[in-house]
Amino acid sequence: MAAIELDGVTKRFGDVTAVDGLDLTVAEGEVFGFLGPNGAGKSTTINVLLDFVRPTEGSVRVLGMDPQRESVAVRERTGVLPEGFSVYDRLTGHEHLEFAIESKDADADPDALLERVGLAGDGDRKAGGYSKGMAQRLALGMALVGDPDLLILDEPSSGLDPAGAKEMREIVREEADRGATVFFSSHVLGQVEAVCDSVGILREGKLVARDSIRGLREAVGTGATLEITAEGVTDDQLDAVRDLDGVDAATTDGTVVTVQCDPEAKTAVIGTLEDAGVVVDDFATRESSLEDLFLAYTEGDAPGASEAADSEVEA
Ligand SMILES: Nc1ncnc2c1ncn2[C@@H]1O[C@H](COP(=O)(O)OP(=O)(O)OP(=O)(O)O)[C@@H](O)[C@H]1O
Repeated sequence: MAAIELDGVTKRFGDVTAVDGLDLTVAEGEVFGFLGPNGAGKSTTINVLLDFVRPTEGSVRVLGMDPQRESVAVRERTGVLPEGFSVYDRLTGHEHLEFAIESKDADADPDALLERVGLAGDGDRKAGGYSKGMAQRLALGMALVGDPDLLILDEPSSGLDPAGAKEMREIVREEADRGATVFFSSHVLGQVEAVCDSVGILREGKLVARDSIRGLREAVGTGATLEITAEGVTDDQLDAVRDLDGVDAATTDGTVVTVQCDPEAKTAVIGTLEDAGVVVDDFATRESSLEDLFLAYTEGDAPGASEAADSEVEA
């Protein structure tokens, strides 16, 4: 059984299509990174999984259940760290956990959870005085209550310092080792890279890539990023570059043109720009990172993106 199954899910808010025909399956026990830029539809998808919003079209199954008809059962078996979690100022960290334990009717020890998320010495303080990172740790502790089968973490590392982000990743791995499925949403690829088995990249409500980290790495391994210093390159000139064989994406910020391409295509890229009248001041090549690939899928024009998504989703 899949832990999460979305089939043709669309969510519209008036004229805005937040999620657009999304097909996505996350296997039981998978640590899945759900990536996409701001406004891509990640939080809306999560809200659909938890029945906080109802899809306009499509069907959803979570842990084999229909969240619309069995929302209580789904939420009992799911631990959620919501985006922008805010604490109850006048309750202590300990009381937050007691509250979470009671609402889930779970048998858990608040002190052990505080210890686990690095708040052992701060449990008796009012959470209103917590720093952003401490509040985020508390939210993670609350999500862990009752050993959920599914953990949904929306931007879990927001507000955490590097040590906190590392501890959070360790906890995610421990949860996965226990058999939990983890659905980890972020717009920062580096955060998911260290912890996720696989990722899906959402862009404008659509899944543009679904692959293992290794698969993405291999895709990146064959490519390079070319950075060309050239002022005022137009859309037409960029389109001419995008049409070249071996070019995955081409973008510009007005002064630097960034092109993801096969190493062999580099000369053609520069030649095409120069033929179109562009004055190339300088250029440099660097190995593509996963971050570049993410940008290619989310901002650029990566033609392989939708093909990759289709083949993985169907597999
Ligand atoms: N309740 C709502 N009413 C109207 N529009 C909404 C609502 N919720 C989300 N949207 C719109 O849907 C789109 C997707 O938003 P969503 O919050 O799902 O994106 P996201 O990927 O989680 O972004 P971020 O990384 O910024 O949190 C955006 O255009 C947003 O403005």
